[in-house]
Amino acid sequence: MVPVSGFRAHTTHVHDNNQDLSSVQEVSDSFPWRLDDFPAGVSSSVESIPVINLTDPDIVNRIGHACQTSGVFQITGHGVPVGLIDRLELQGRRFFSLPIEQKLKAARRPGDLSGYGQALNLSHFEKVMRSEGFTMADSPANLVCQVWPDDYTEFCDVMEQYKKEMKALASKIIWLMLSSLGICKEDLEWSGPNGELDGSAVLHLNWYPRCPDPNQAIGLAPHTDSPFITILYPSSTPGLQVLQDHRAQAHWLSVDRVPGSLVINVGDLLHILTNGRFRSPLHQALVNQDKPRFSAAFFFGPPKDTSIGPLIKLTDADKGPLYRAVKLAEYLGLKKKHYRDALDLLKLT
Ligand SMILES: C=C1C[C@]23C[C@@]1(O)CC[C@H]2[C@@]12CCC[C@@](C)(C(=O)O1)[C@H]2[C@@H]3C(=O)O
Ligand SMILES: O=C(O)CCC(=O)C(=O)O
Ligand SMILES: [Fe+2]
Repeated sequence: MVPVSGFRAHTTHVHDNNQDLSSVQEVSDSFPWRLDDFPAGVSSSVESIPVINLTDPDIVNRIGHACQTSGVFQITGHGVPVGLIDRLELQGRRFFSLPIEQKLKAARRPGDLSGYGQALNLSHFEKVMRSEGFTMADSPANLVCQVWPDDYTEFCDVMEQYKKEMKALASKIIWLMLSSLGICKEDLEWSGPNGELDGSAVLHLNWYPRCPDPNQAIGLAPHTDSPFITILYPSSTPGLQVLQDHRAQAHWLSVDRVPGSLVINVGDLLHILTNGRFRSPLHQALVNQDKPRFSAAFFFGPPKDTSIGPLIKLTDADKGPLYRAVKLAEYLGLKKKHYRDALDLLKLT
């Protein structure tokens, strides 16, 4: 794994989980992130994240290649209505633009997955990152009715509809990915008779307040995502970078978004399922000087009681299973505690 200096997985450091980041006018020494660990972000026509149209006749090979090289690609032709994505962004912005006292009415409670606050694992670091998040594992109704007692149904309807679209898209993409490795429905004993993947689905909205000195701050620190795949709506404001290390020199590559596209990321559990064939890429989100940024990440993983280990078909005498099996909740716990070392802890020697 490529070392990222400046990142220390602390045992536990509790900081004010809900400070009002939008009111911070200057970057103080609370934000000493070093952004010089790798050459600065590159964004060129020579090297870019692949853009794959879901109607491409060569879709399986193209997706398979992207998963085995960088672990990230953008999709077009996905069929998610533009109007629904616009409503998602509108409702997200509506929520994050509220005063902090209002947002805290939907605060994540200790031990809960859902609610408003900082990204969960990031409380491991000594320093605060410049982002806020709203996680929804179930219907957000109980949380947002505290925020807008008379006016929360549109928010909930949009989130539920978007999640429904995302679940269908995630199943489709996972099957395209797996079929590139010759995996079929019979190989996944936990899929339904028609290959339905009734997995865990979490919608997580991100908000990156504008930052007077973006070079000294980070929105979301470098991380891999844990579940099978993430479908990210990055919005039209730039910020997402992916670490490219398949060439000799590792560097951050900015994702230049193609209008209408969604970004797909391989997560750690899919890396385990495919016995290391698919890569779960390290990525980060930068902040902007002049405007806040919104993004929405849909995380799709296995059903909560299913243990995920390398598929038998992908192990052989030469390459036995690289990891032990793990359930999503256990893995999220390991990630929370050990952050970037979580995957290594499951390695079989
Ligand atoms: C399903 C999930 C993945 C996630 C933890 C969560 O329960 C909901 C938030 C997700 C997120 C988003 C920001 C980065 C990340 C590492 C974090 O701290 O919270 C991911 C988690 C993950 O993929 O492990
Ligand atoms: O905001 C982004 O572009 C990235 C978000 C992300 O990586 C996440 O939510 O896990
Ligand atoms: Fe992520």
